[in-house]
Amino acid sequence: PFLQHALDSQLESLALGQVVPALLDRGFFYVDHFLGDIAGHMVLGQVKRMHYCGLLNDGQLARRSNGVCRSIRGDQITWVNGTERGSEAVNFLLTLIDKLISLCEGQLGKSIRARSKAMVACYPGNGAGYVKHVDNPNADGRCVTCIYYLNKNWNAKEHGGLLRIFPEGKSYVADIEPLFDRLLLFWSDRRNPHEVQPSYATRYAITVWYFD
Ligand SMILES: O=C(O)CNC(=O)c1n[nH]c2ccccc2c1=O
Ligand SMILES: [Fe+2]
Repeated sequence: PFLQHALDSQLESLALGQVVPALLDRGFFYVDHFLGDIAGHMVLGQVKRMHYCGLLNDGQLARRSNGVCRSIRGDQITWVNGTERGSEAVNFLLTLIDKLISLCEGQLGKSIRARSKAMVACYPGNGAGYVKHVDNPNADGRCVTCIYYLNKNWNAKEHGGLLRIFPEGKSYVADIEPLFDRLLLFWSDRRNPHEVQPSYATRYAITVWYFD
């Protein structure tokens, strides 16, 4: 109970002290060392096993940016709810993110009542990325996107794969490296168009969407 209490109060100060102010002011927020090394590596191990077992089905067809229509496979994804065997660490991650969001909820000026399953995504490192888009352009109910990154020793100069957010109405863009044990949250609607730049190393992420 003591540890649980300490963990809860740490999450609470993260939620109220950092997540809420950033979401209300800039519309996005990220924190490093969210789970810590041990739990983070357990999640990475389970995601790698899903990949090696062929669970990440072939991603969408993407065209090269130079317009040549030689199609390359983009992100490879699978959906987990965390109760599957071999996704216990993913489930632990999801329970922490759920707690973090529920601690923010009252201050975000909206009720958050549900969450999607977790989308485990892998960009295979063949130069594929994800074109600029809005996750929820047409009010499908998704209000917050949460992405947990799993990439050790990621170096954007060499591996690309930056997440670039173009916050609506702002004069700057936000380049976010998909670093191991980094948790990113942002409003899913038109306030945050974003893209995944071409990735030249295997790039893992777990995404959940919260519904209002
Ligand atoms: O990985 C990132 O940093 C950002 N990733 C995205 O924005 C993103 N957004 N929407 C998707 C829908 C289906 C499959 C993959 C995706 C996807 O990676
Ligand atoms: Fe997206």
